[in-house]
Amino acid sequence: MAFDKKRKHSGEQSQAKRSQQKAGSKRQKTEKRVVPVDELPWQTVQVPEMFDDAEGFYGLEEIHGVDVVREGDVVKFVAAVPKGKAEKKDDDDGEEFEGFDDTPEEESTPVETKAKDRKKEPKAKKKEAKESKKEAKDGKKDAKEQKKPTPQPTEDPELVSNLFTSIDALPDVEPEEDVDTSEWAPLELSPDMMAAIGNLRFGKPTPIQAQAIPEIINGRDVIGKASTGSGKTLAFGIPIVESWLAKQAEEEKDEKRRPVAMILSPTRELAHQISDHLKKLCDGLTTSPYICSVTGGLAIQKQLRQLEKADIIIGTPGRLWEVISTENSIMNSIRAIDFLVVDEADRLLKDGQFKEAEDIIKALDRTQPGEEAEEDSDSDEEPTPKHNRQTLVFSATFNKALQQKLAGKARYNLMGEAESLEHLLKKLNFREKKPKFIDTNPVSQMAERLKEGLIHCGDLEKDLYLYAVLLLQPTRRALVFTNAINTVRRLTPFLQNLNLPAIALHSDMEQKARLRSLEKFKADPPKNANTGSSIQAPILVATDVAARGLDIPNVDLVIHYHVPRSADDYVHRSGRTARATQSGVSIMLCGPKEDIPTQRLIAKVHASSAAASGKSKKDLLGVQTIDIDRRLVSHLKPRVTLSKKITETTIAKEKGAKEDDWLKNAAEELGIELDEDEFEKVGSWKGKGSGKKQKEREAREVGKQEVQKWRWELRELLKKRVNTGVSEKYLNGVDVEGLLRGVRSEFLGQVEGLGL
Ligand SMILES: Nc1ncnc2c1ncn2[C@@H]1O[C@H](COP(=O)(O)OP(=O)(O)OP(=O)(O)O)[C@@H](O)[C@H]1O
Repeated sequence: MAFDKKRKHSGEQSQAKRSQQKAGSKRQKTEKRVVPVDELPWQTVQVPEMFDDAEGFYGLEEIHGVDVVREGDVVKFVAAVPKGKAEKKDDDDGEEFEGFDDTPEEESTPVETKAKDRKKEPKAKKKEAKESKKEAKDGKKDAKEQKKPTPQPTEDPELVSNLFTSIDALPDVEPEEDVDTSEWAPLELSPDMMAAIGNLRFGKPTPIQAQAIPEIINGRDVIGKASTGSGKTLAFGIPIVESWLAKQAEEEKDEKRRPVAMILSPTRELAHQISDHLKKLCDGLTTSPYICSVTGGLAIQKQLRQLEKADIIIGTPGRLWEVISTENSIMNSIRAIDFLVVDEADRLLKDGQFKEAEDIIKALDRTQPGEEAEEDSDSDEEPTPKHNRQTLVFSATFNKALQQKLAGKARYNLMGEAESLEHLLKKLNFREKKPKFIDTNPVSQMAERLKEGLIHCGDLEKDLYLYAVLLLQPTRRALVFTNAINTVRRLTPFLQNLNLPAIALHSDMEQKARLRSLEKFKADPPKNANTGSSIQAPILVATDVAARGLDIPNVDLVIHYHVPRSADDYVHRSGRTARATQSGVSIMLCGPKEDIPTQRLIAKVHASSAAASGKSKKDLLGVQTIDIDRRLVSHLKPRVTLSKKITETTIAKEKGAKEDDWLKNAAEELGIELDEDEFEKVGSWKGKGSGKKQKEREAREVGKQEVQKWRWELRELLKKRVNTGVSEKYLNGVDVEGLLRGVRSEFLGQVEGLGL
């Protein structure tokens, strides 16, 4: 049996993996031997920063090419080791294991072996890295030690080759050519920053970066609007890190450490992502700031310790307020920040979260004993902000009236409106009376390489059309948005029953489960062993908790199962695809009742592009109606009907079991004994009323055997290929772009129901 597993560990990026890449193509004769488990060269799997804190989950290591041999109750690991080395015995005779290889022996060529003490070196380094990480985790290490470690001397390639001969399994890694960053030159960034940007391989700044970075470096308060996926994070991230670098150069060595920036994010996932993004940028610096994220769902004590040494703080307002308001010393050091960033500001300003954001800002600006208040008590005017920080506000969407006002085109007074400029300036306490407004997409809010489509279907046909679109696009990583948590709970097993790898994400899930879902969705899909192509890309079924800011690589398709509640939600949801230089497709499933809100929504999103091109709003540029052949869709109906029945029955049974438990517990607490008949009566009383309740009750009464029969029938159906009928093509061969090319140009075509 081949052994290919992952285990927990607490180490840094594996020395082993890097060593493997450096070892080139040197090969060695090997033989298979039993190897103690701790001496196998485990390789660290890089997990994102967001897992750092997850209760005892420190990381993963993996190993390949090891056989597991079971002898009675004893399990042994057999790996290929260099020939001629004595086998390490169970009682440890002192002989060191020197490596393993999964390359066929006949391909191996001899290589010189090196002295034993040198062979131990990588292991020692790995241990050192683990210890250092652990200390950092405990918060015991001085923050300065969090900076980049001094580069270690490079490993002896021959030694590495001995230890990790499995390099033969890897393709030779060509050193990447340096990327030309000359287009960044006008921004006049420091050489260190230019190196970091080169390390990210970003050849040129995006428009929002090109415009916002110089303004921020020049000390301006900035309100930045740019389409989704256009690099807004680095538009504020680069100047912040630049400012930290400049401070490092000036600061006295023993000066007390204090944070330079605080970044507020509306969701936990986005906060972790911003933190990861900035850390990646700082990977290319010779010395890095300590970046810490403070979000709910993770231990407060630990976050307090991290805050003490933080240079850049990123957090959700609720948790940030909870943590900083309890600790005076932290609050005092945060008061001196140079930058306050509000990411996805329109959402933060609208949501209930603004209460905490406001508390934070008020606390930042509170006059300290000994400080003089600057305002003139006789004056009716707003007090001049006392602070010296810059305020940076970014989003892809801002209230239309606010945009007009910011652009100096407002035709009416906005005073009093919640989204007005006055309101924004007041709440965020900008330093400047008129912050610099940068709008890189005044015409279209949508990403440049995004194609938008619309599928009309009956209200009860959405599951069928969703399945059809996903089947037509097996290799596209898809994100399905719904307006309700219950729909996520239903659609996920519905798709899984149809053999599609659906993953759920909603705000009612525990934080750890939310992070796990995102990681699963980001993972590479399995490949077909024969063709090497991906079998079926993962599908994330989510509420709007995933709509803002998330930068998940290679999302090709966004499906709006429910029409979004607002035009802004549509923009942000659709913006999870076609990010940076990539292209993507966004498709809305629209039932008859949603026709009017959909028309309004599209008119709102595309009004400015229609106006700019001289066409009427009715032309609704950009969104095309997709006609999926109804005969094709009807071939899928039996599968969908079965999967729906299975899913709904299972959910109803689970729900029923919970309600029964609740009823029994309530009766027990009241001291009432319910016999089976009474219990049934109460149970059936619960079921009366709405048609939905009645259906649920019927579903609960379906026998286990019946459900098993449906499952069997569905399995049989899924084994068969589905013929598209008209074109005689099989489903796998069709793509949405093709569908979009062949669509009718008019908006909102009529489609008759299939009677599902
Ligand atoms: N100059 C650049 N060149 C190429 N890619 C870039 C550049 N700057 C950023 N990116 C990449 O673009 C992607 C989107 O960036 P980011 O998440 O900052 O977008 P955003 O504008 O904040 O999007 P949203 O509005 O959805 O939050 C990221 O993967 C990022 O690494």
